Amino acid sequence: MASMNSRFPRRSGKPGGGRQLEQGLKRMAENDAAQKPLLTQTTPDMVRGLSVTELERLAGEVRELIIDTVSKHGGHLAPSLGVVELTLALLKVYDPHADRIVWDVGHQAYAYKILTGRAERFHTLRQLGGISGFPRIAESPEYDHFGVGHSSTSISAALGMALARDLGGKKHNVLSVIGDGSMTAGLAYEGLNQAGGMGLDMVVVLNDNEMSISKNVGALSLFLSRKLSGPLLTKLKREVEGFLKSVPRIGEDLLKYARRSEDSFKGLFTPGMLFQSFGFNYLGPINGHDLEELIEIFEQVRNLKGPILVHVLTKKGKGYAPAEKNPTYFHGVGCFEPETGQALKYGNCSYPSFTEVFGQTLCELARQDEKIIAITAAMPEGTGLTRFREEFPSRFVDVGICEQHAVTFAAGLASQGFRPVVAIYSTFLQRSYDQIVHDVCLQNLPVSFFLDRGGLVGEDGPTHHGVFDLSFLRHIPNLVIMAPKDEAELRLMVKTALSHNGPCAVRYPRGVGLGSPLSDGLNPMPLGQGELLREGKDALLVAIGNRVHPSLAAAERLEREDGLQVAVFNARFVKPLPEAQLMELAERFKTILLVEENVQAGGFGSAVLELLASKDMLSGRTIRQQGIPDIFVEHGSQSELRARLALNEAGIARAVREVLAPAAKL
Ligand SMILES: Cc1ncc(C[n+]2csc(CCOP(=O)(O)OP(=O)(O)O)c2C)c(N)n1
Ligand SMILES: CC(=O)[C@@H](O)[C@H](O)COP(=O)(O)O
Ligand SMILES: [Mg+2]
Repeated sequence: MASMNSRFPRRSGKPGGGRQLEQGLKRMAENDAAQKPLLTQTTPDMVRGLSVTELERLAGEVRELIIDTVSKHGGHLAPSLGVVELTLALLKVYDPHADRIVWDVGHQAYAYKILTGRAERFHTLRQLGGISGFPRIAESPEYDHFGVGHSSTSISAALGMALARDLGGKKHNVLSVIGDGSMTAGLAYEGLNQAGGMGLDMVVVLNDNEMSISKNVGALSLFLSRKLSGPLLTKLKREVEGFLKSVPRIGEDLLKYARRSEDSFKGLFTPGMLFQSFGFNYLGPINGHDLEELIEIFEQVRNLKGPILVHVLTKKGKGYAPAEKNPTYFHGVGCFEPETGQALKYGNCSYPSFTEVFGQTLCELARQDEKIIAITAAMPEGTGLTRFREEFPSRFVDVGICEQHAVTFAAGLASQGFRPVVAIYSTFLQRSYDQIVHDVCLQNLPVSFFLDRGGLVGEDGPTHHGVFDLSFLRHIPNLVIMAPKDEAELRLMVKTALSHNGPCAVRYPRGVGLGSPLSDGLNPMPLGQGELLREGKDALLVAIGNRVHPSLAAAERLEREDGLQVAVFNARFVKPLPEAQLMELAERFKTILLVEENVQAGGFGSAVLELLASKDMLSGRTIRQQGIPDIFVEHGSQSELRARLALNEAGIARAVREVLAPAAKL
């Protein structure tokens, strides 16, 4: 430990020595306090009372807690590490109890959670019954002012809050904190446009780390600060110079003049220009890791009127070397060794994921058909398209977080004879409903949708479970809908979708496959044909997608434990339904369970019930839907959630027993 003397400031004979001494004593007092961790009290009031030096120390402690927790349970590490100083500065200047801070996506809000009274529970992050990975009003009505998970909602929500404030005669501040990736979505501009037009007092904090999950895309990303001195500006300059030179006689003079005014030329092309044209006052770019600068700017901003955009530059993964080095991997990460960042693998499962099998199969098909174009909305890694991107760069398009645009863009390609593939998470496709109806299906265009993360996704929770897709797609005319029971069937469905001359959707779950052997050849499946996997006489399980194998396991368990003979049918198609097969089976069984990992309302089971009702085959039978009831399912591991919802082997077996029990008593 340093000696007391060494902690005193040097006395100087110059004027100002007294001030230096004062500062030195202050620093010393802070150093004494430095022995005690600051994170023991975690209210925003405490943060407001800290000096910049203490806040810097607190930033370190918050980072440690985030890294430690995420390393054990997984989560959004790099986004959260990048905004620790920004969060501290906001909490230092604003009062999150009275003021409204709306986080976009919310995957970066871990520091905010920790510093708004949730440090003690932070170790339960994303676990069943624990705190959510995203802001949620129900979790903290005091500090989480808006629930999030999907991107680009924060400006619109903040604008609504600003109007509510004014109508209610209140005075608090309203802020949206939005990333550069989230600024690629049209919704963000709808909000900006309205906000600039209305002119209400609100602040948009643009957290610019040049990254979406992967490198950010699109013209806007070029516009943001760091790129301006780079390729875009150079290109613009070259073009303008070329033009000036070509002007006869006075061209050279004009060029000299333009060179002299280079600074103002550069000033024309700033991000400020863009946001100012939306009616915002622009401040920035600001170093998002310099607490002093951040606090100073936000203190000024707090006193300004009208819509203001503060442009903050941050580093994704800041403060943790492995995440700084590989922010894409550490965007949303599983368990890892905190010392090295090495992924921790549990069990010996080395089966490829559904995502990988999809990506690999698509590449195989794309080698034979150059009309195949792969489209992702900012998720090349998550949807398994990285290999495709490498192999077919000119046929791969990342449109940014623009799910609606992705679908209409695909429709345009399809209308010109291409075979676009839209690979997208089920939950994010919710945004594209009208485009699927109006642009794709109404025109019967051959767009293939590959819906990854169909069903329960686990720890991301209700914003991310893909449990509505079968319901919001099933009623759209012309659309073929399939769900594979395993990865081998997925391969065939990829081929089927790309062989069908119309719109198709294939939905499959998050996670590893079952190890089912993958065929070498690829043949399309006949549409509307399922398969009877197991015969029986006591009951029939009709299952779709990833609930087929658990249904089979349940049937085997029922035979083992209860001596029951339960048949299992894999429907494969939600649309067209395997009608003839279903009718034939329904004739033979009085007890039928319809099993799916989708909401019961309007889903696969509903479709079978509609079919049976239309054929007057409901009476005299007991038919139950085994799916997700009318609730939003919380976060937790997939296996915990399936157990709770009776969608695993044990739950399905129990459901069969419950249906059969009254009959057995008669
Ligand atoms: C509508 C929607 N599409 C896709 C996603 C998946 N997603 C979550 S965060 C993210 C990147 C966001 O980038 P940015 O806003 O810059 O935040 P950063 O992670 O860089 O902090 C994406 C694509 C989402 N949450 N919502
Ligand atoms: C915040 C967000 O929307 C994504 O980062 C999402 O959490 C990724 O989910 P996966 O982990 O299933 O790819
Ligand atoms: Mg970003």
